[in-house]
Parts: sequence; C-alpha cells; structure tokens
Amino acid sequence: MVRQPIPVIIVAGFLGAGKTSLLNHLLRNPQGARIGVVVNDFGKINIDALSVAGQVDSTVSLGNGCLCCAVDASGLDDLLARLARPGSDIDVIVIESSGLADPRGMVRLLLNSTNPRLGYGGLVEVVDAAEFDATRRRHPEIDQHLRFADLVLLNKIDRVAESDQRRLAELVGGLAGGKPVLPTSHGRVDPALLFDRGAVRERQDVARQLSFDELLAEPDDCHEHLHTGYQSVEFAADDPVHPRALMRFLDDRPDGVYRMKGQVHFGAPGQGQKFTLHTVGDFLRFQRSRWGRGEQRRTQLVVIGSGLDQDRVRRDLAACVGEPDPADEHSMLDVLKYTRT
Ligand SMILES: Nc1nc2c(ncn2[C@@H]2O[C@H](COP(=O)(O)OP(=O)(O)OP(=O)(O)O)[C@@H](O)[C@H]2O)c(=O)[nH]1
Repeated sequence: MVRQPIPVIIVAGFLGAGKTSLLNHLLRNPQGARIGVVVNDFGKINIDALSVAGQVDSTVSLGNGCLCCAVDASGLDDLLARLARPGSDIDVIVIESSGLADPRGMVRLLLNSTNPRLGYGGLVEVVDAAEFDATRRRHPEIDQHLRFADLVLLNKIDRVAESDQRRLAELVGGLAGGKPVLPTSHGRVDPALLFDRGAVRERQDVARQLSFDELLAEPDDCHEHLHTGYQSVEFAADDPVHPRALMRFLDDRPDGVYRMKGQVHFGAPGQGQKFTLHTVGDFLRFQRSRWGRGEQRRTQLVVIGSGLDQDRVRRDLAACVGEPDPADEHSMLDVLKYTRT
C-alpha cells in the first residue's frame, strides 16, 4: 500500500504568543496521532526544545537562527527526513517556528521540499491577543504573516476584555482572509482541528491554488525579516541566583527587552525547585516544578529584544548570581507573587 505523505504543520506566531504552550498541549493530547516535532528557537540555548523534551521521542531542534532563512530547503529536508524515515511511524510533524521567523519563508521551504514522504499540512498562526495591537504598531509587517494562515488561534484570550475579543477576532480574521479564528487560552485547542486528515487534505488543496503560486513568486528578502532587528543574549550560571537581585532586574528590565525565557536555580533555603521564567512585554510569570532526576540545577536564560545593550544585559544578569542571607526569610516573596505551580 502506498503510504500517504506525512503532513508537516507549521506553528508560527510572534515572540511569546503561545506556540510552545500549543505544542505541549498537542503532545499531551495527541488523540492517537504520533507526532514528530521540530523546534526552532532564536537564541543559542534552545529553551523550547528543553520544554518539550522528554515528552516525545522524535524531536529535532534547530537553535540559533530562524528557520525561515537559516537553512535552505535541503537543510530542512534533512531534518524532516530524520523524523519521517521509514519505520518511524510518525503520523504528523509539527514545526514550531521561532517567534521572529517569517512564516511565508517557512511555507515556501516546505512547498519546495523534494521528499515524497512529506506533504505541506498547513500553517497555524498563534496570535497573542493581549499584545497584538502593540506588536502591530511596532511591526506593521506582521499583518502579512497572517495572510497564508489556515487556522488562527487568538490565544491568551483570558487576558483580554470580552469587547476586545470580538474586535480582535474580526481584525485577525480579516488579515487572514477569512480563515477560521479560534479564541484559545494556553493553546488549548481540539487537536483534531490540526491533525484531522480531511482538514489537512483541504489545506493541501488550498496550497495548490493560486495564492500559493503567488507566495512562491513573491520576492523574499531576508534582510527585511523581523529577526534582523532583534538580538538575543544567553546567560547560564551553575551557582544559584539571588531572588531579590533577579526581581530587581525583572522590575526594571533593560531597554529593548521583549522576551525572556528559561529556568532559574535560586539558592534560597527551602526553594530547591526549578523555576521556569517567562516574560513577554510587561508580562512576568514563574512556574515552579521539580528538577528532573539527574537534571543539573543551573540557571539558563535567553533574553530577546530589539536594540539590546547585550553586554549590559549579560553584566546585570551575572550580578544576580549569589545566595541570600540565611536570616532573610522572605527573600523569595516577590518571586512567589509571580509564581504558579
Ligand atoms: N495568561 C496566559 N498566558 C499564556 C497563554 N498562553 C501562553 N501563555 C504564557 O505566555 C508565556 C509564553 O508562552 P510560550 O508558549 O512559551 O510562547 P511561545 O510563542 O512559544 O514563545 P517563543 O517561542 O519565545 O516565541 C508563557 O509564560 C506561557 O505560560 C494564555 O493563553 N494565557
């Protein structure tokens, strides 16, 4: 029997929109589908890969650089071929693109793929409902990212007033040419909407239509992509970080910082857990969990922003390393205010 090509679905969306949350949701609720994953992060430390690792066997990661122009079609093909190799039993591959990648470049790469075992499975755009207006003001070109979406998740709906939800859904739906817009929280969507064979086939048919000829013919200048205006700083420390010092850094983030993510090892007594940190714009959240067995307790952070003074960010974070005074019982208080377990 001839095997149908494995659909490759691209999950795109601006920094911090909720792509990894969606991916984790899909991996936890696969509904029988065996999912292969490619994660592409902007920073050198691939935090997204760390976040999804352990949940799937078939993850390949491609850190440091946006997939939209960092690799050519053959480079991506090699990555995908590893997942789609005969006998791998994968039903669907999901590529989580970096938050600064141009989805059009990614779609183009897939349409140019020569691997007969793979087929384009559609573009899912995740939109941060709370940040969308501000992001558009800074980057009007983001509108174009929605043009080829097959499905838009209007995510973080819990952070937006009801009246704004309607306005945003209409706005985003218009930019996506009338494609379905689903309000979501933490990327919780019915996986069938992404993986259902009928839906995938429909998206593949649409991809063959005129609009995609247009996409393939469109000039693509990498120098105009969003990632060219952004920098990232990676920070790692084996020694514990002082909670009060890190909170001071977070309260007064250096100019240009938009996104921070990673894990923090605090030295405060009784706080031997792993704290996963996320900032997106003004949003700040820690999540507390146990360190894995054999996992090294260390801080690893990526800071992403535009116009960053990278040396200063590095210096300021290095200055946060240190252990609180054992007499300071409340050193973790401010961290815990922003922590969810
Ligand atoms: N309140 C709220 N927070 C969310 C929602 N979805 C994601 N988040 C939080 O937003 C932060 C960023 O989410 P991620 O899923 O890592 O975003 P991302 O798009 O993968 O980020 P990048 O890969 O860095 O671009 C995390 O702290 C998430 O827990 C949501 O629907 N509501």
